[in-house]
Amino acid sequence: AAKPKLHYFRGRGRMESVRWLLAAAGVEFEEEFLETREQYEKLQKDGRLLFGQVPLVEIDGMELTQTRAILSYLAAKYNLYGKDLKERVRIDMYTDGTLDLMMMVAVGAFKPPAEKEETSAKTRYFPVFEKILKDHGEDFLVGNKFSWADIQLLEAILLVEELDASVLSDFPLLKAFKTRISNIPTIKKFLQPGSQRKPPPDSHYVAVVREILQF
Ligand SMILES: CCCCC[C@H]1O[C@@H](O)C[C@@H]1SC[C@H](NC(=O)CC[C@H](N)C(=O)O)C(=O)NCC(=O)O
Repeated sequence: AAKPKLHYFRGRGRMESVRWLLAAAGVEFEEEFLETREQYEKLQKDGRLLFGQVPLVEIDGMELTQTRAILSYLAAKYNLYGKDLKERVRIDMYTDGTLDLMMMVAVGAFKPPAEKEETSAKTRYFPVFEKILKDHGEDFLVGNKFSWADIQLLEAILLVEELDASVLSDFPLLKAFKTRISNIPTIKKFLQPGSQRKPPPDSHYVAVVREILQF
């Protein structure tokens, strides 16, 4: 079968969680990088962007947009979505939380340095996941099986640590979780240099996105 094809800027943004999920599932994927306004306008003109927006993922003969819809489809497809409805809704709750946190941090690259985004990680999000790990008492967040929720929490931890390396100092269970999940072979490989993981946003990335989206 054809490899999934991801259409987005050459950066993290909203597509990075899709790259993480595919990599963790051991699925190879191709990328088409939007570098110019013309490329973006062509996707729009060709009617490939439902709401005129990227991320766009070509998979299984479909053209998917809307990040959460894409992630949800991939989690179900690669059996990373729990064993039943009750586990799936917990995974949805947890991943909505980590996605909110990551979007806050990511948009920070496009705003003047105002309130420290990592504060909400320390005060709102990470205490919740520390408690989940404590109460659940398993290696993984949901059931006792690796899921989309684990992948995305690790992505969020590493993202916030780029802003504040000591952010886990008050969260021993999250520290152990980070080590455990980082050592899963497919994730370990994705964390090595040369993988399709994208670097933190820099001024060039911000300038290209602004140029393409004209904002
Ligand atoms: C997360 C921040 C990283 C970089 C900036 C991105 O965040 C957004 O502010 C812009 C980009 S992402 C690009 C942006 N895409 C979205 O906002 C998608 C939102 C959608 N709900 C999703 O989840 O996929 C875009 O195509 N905009 C064109 C325009 O709406 O006409």
